[in-house]
Amino acid sequence: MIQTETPASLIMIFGATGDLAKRKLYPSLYHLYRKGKLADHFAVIGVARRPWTNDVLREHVKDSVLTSIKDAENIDDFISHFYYQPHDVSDSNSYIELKNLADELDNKYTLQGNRIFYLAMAPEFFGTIAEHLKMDGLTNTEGFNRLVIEKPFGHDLESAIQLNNRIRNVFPENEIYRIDHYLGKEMVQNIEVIRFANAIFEPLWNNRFISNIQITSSEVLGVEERGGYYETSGALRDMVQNHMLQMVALLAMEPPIKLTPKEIRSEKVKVLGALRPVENEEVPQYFVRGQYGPSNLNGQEIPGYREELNVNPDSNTDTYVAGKLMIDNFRWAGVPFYIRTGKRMQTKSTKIIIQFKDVPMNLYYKSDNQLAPNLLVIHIQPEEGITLHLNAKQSSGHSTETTPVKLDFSNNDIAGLNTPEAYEKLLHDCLRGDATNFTHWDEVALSWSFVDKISNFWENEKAAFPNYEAGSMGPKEADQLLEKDGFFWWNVSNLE
Ligand SMILES: NC(=O)C1=CN([C@@H]2O[C@H](COP(=O)(O)OP(=O)(O)OC[C@H]3O[C@@H](n4cnc5c(N)ncnc54)[C@H](OP(=O)(O)O)[C@@H]3O)[C@@H](O)[C@H]2O)C=CC1
Ligand SMILES: O=C1O[C@H](COP(=O)(O)O)[C@@H](O)[C@H](O)[C@H]1O
Repeated sequence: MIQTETPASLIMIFGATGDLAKRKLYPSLYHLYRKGKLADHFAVIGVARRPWTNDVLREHVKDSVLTSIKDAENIDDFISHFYYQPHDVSDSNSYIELKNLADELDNKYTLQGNRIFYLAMAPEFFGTIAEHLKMDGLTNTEGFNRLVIEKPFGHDLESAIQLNNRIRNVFPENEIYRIDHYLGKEMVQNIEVIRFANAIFEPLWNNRFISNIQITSSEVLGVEERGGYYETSGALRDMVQNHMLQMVALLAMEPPIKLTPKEIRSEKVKVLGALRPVENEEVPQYFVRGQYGPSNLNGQEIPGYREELNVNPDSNTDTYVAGKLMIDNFRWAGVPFYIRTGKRMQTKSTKIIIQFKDVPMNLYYKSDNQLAPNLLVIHIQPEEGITLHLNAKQSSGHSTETTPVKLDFSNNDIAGLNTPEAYEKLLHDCLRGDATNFTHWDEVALSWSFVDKISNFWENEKAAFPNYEAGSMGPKEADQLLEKDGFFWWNVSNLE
């Protein structure tokens, strides 16, 4: 049952000394604490190998919070709820010590046996930890036991099934919270509201009125210190299998009969099941991959992907993917969904552009006055908002002269780079037992089976990498993907 008030709980973070915990989880927990959204009764146990003490963890948490929030009120009270337990994930004794500490904190803070196990560690440990939690009695409490799992959830469908089977032996599906932090972003959550709470959009939201949909998620940063992980992943597994397909599902799904996790997920699953599979030699018609090469940007030398730390100098890994997705159902037949994502691109931007079909007959057309298509732009990040591009009469011109105009809504008070807030929302949802914005196993499985066909084809072909310069918008083949359908990528840098 979804609770409106946050219940008392013990949160165990496996990987408490790691990057994700420091950059995202601690600031998010602090935000919840400051907004009064963490119950008075809460405790956090940080778990990792290094021999830290409670005090070392508390200072680490304080630093992490103060990095992003300068006026962190009551920070000392907040960190006093944190405890540290050195741990070896494959050793039962470690779990017994952890259980003793958990039971002690349960009594001290009256936590009613409610436990959240957040696995912020390398995915090869997920199965082992879940099994030990059960075997060594940590889940044996009166309250709820929820498992939060970070990405990647498997490397392909087969490994995802194996991982899922191991986890499902211990936790029922409704207690598994698979994180996709894009689902915690304000404007991603807004997709449903824009669609289903506005009478003007839903009647047009189909293949009769929409010509194509474009989703761009571009990053300026390269792989930084994550070369080791990224070499096994690439952009297709890192971004497309999860975040990009989740946005496609939200844009394309039918209205759910109720706004419950079950009904929403069931509609998303139908979209993922209707994605036209891209088989072997069809892959180049539908997908383009890229890898950034070095460049000189404003006098600064930017290394190519193959020069990054822990990257094979002959790497075949994609740092960019563009694709054309077709959804074979009544609503979307014939409407391409174009997606693109990449590292070391020109701009950090996630935008969704819904391009409407032209009016049936253009009364206002003149050779020097071409009508612009109507666009609905959903700005996910860094700006947050919606813009509707229309045509209006040019002021002081003739009644046949048109000019593009924009209706804007900007949500900019809700933070700039919004990943901490995304984690904040998702942690809060998990505490309240609301799994709507987490991915169900059926979605994960369908996404992998779509993506596996593409990655299998690519793995057997040596790519002509590098094929785009750091700081550009990707390889030229990605432009051709749209040009052959008579479209072009809208420029996300100057599209307001
Ligand atoms: N960082 C990010 O921005 C993102 C990360 N993720 C995912 O989050 C997870 C964690 O990533 P990240 O924080 O970057 O990784 P890090 O490498 O920074 O941290 C890994 C953590 O695991 C601990 N650890 C490693 N081996 C063991 C072990 N045998 N027993 C106990 N603890 C161990 C490490 O602690 P110690 O060394 O002290 O043992 C450390 O706390 C991964 O699944 C990643 O894919 C997902 C999205 C974004
Ligand atoms: O999951 C991931 O997402 C980030 C991009 O997230 P954003 O919120 O900044 O858009 C990406 O950099 C990372 O490689 C990937 O693992």
